[in-house]
Amino acid sequence: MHIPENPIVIGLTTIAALLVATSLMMGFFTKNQMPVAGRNIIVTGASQGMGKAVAILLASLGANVTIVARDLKKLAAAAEEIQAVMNANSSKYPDQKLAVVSADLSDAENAARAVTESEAQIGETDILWCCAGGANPGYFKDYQPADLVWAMNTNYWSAVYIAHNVLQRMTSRPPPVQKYPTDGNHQRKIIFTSSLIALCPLFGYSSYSGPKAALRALTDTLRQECLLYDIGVHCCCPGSILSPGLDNENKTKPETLKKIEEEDDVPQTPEDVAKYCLEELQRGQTLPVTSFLARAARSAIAGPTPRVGFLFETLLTWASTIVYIFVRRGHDGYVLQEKKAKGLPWENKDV
Ligand SMILES: NC(=O)C1=CN([C@@H]2O[C@H](COP(=O)(O)OP(=O)(O)OC[C@H]3O[C@@H](n4cnc5c(N)ncnc54)[C@H](OP(=O)(O)O)[C@@H]3O)[C@@H](O)[C@H]2O)C=CC1
Ligand SMILES: CCCCCCCCCCCCCCCC(=O)[C@@H](N)CO
Repeated sequence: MHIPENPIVIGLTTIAALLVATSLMMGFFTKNQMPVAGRNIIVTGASQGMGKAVAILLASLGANVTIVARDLKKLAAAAEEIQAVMNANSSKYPDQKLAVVSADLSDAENAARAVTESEAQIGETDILWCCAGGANPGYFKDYQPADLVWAMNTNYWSAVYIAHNVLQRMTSRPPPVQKYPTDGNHQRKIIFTSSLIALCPLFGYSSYSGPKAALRALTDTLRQECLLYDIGVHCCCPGSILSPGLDNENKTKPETLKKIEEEDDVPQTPEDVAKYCLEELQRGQTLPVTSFLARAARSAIAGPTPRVGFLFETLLTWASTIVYIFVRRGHDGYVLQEKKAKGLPWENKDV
């Protein structure tokens, strides 16, 4: 047998062999890791934006869905849309159930009540997908303490209290009987929604990057703990979503943050975000993202978080670490432009 000695040939052969090996290993993950037909799913923050799009997508795929938010009027409007999707499905998925629960999830008792009401109407929970959240961008020094508490309540506690309650219930009983037992891995799941901001914390999001990064850290801890119970824990990290929440936060967003986002982030529709997140979850990804840029940001900070497609992810980690030197300089550049335009605050009485 002829053994090539040319280092380029050896190098290329090695890379080709590694690629073949990873694609073979990827075969282990081709099974759908999150089938939803016939399963009971609670979606929080589902009266608008991403949460509503997630609820509609899950309904279109045959899930029983409970939508949770505070405002009853917005919930009723969303429920009408979701019910229409279920009605259109009725020949394929008969008996699909929809429940509507109004609760302020930043309160632990309300969060527990929401789960009780959901289970009374659609049955024992298979999947909890937390989408409730929101940002109030601004300058750290200008916030009132109540603004910081609001951000923590809206993003962290609104997800953690209900996840805690659902996990207590899930661990006290076996998984519900599955209606379509052969369509994939029916592991029960808790899914948080963080943000690309947790992977790349930026200027202007000081009230928000903390709670969102906390959800991501909690995911790593809980994922490991929940190996004990065969319950999956995941945390979606989308970039900007064209939602009512984004319109609202843009009213107070510092101009410099707008410039950074305009340069580095392409906003996506709630429907696309829901679809890409579900695809990543179905591949078994722990930190689903919705764009290549976000994938690069994820690879740069992944640490021990499991990643599907380890070879490509590792190469991307190396590349991102280097690219970040320039990306960060670009972002810092916008902030320094603001400094130049405004001057230092103690030298400028207008600021
Ligand atoms: N928009 C964006 O650019 C991005 C958003 N994200 C995250 O994605 C998720 C969805 O965002 P988006 O689509 O903009 O959402 P929106 O801000 O448009 O909607 C938020 C939803 O959460 C509900 N909600 C808020 N607070 C509570 C609460 N205390 N208890 C119960 N429900 C609550 C709201 O209903 P109600 O007010 O009636 O309670 C509403 O249904 C959020 O977690 C957000 O942080 C991540 C990346 C980018
Ligand atoms: C090599 C890697 C490069 C990575 C660059 C990353 C650039 C980051 C752009 C951040 C955009 C912010 C999106 C989320 C905003 C959000 O969560 C709020 N709007 C919530 O409502």
